[in-house]
Amino acid sequence: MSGKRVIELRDVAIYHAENPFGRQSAERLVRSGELVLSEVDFSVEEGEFVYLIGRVGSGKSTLLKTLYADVQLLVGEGCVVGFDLRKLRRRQIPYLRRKIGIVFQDYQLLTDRNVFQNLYYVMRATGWRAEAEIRRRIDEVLQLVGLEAKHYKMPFELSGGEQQRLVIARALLNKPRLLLADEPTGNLDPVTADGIMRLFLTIARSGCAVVMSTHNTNLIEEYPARTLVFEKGRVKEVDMQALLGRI
Ligand SMILES: Nc1ncnc2c1ncn2[C@@H]1O[C@H](COP(=O)(O)OP(=O)(O)OP(=O)(O)O)[C@@H](O)[C@H]1O
Repeated sequence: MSGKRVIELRDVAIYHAENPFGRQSAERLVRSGELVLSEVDFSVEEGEFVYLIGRVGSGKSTLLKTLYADVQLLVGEGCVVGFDLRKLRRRQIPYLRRKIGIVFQDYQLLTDRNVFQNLYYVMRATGWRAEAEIRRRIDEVLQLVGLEAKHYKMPFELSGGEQQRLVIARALLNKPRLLLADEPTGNLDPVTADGIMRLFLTIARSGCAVVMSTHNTNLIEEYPARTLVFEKGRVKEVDMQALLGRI
C-alpha cells in the first residue's frame, strides 16, 4: 500500500459470518457465511472525501464495518491505514481502531458523563497518561468542532447537531488518518446537517480521509465529491454530477 493510501481493497468479497476473528479458517467462514458484496475494488488516499450511497440493505454499513474490523475480511486483499485486514488478529483490532475515527448515526455517548468526561474517558482508554496533554488535546478537538464553550454540558443538554459534533470530536482525539461515518446526518435537520458536512470537509482538507455513507443526495449535490454506489452486491464509482444533471 502506498504511503498516501489509507484504504486499498482489491477483488474483495464481504460476508457476514458467525464468530469472526476466531480460530476458524477463512474458507470455513465463507462456507457458512452470507455474501453481501463481491468484486469490490477501490482505494482512498489521505485527505480524500468519499460518499457511499445505495439502497437500504445494499451493504454500506457492512463495508464500513469491514474497514474497522467489526466484520472479518475473508476474500481478496484489504489494507486500512497500514493494517492488512486478511492477517489481522483479534488482539490487533484496538490498534487499528486507534488510527481511524468512527462516527455512528446513534451517538453512543456516555450519557452520565459531561462533554469533557466523554472525551477524557476515551483518551485514558487509548493510552494517554499526561494530564496536561490530555486537556490540551480535548481543548483542540472541541475548538475544531465548535464546542469549546460546552465542556461541562451533559449529553442530554446538547442538541442533536451538538451531540454529533461531540461524536466527531471523540473520533478525532487520536489524530486519525481516516474517518469513517455511517449516516452521520441521518437524524439531523438540513441546516445542522450542512454544518456537519462543512466540518467533515475541513477535516478532509487537514489531510484525514473521510468516508461517509448517506441517503441524502442533496448533500452530494451541494458538496460534490467522489461517490461509490452500492447496487446488486457490487460497488462502483459514478460521476454523480453527470447523474444529478440528468435528473
Ligand atoms: N450481523 C449480520 N448478519 C448477517 N447479515 C447481516 C448482518 N448485518 C447486516 N446483514 C445483512 O447484510 C446486508 C447489508 O446490510 P447493511 O446494513 O450493510 O446495508 P446498508 O446499505 O448499510 O443499509 P442501510 O442504508 O439501511 O444502513 C443486508 O442484507 C443485511 O440483512
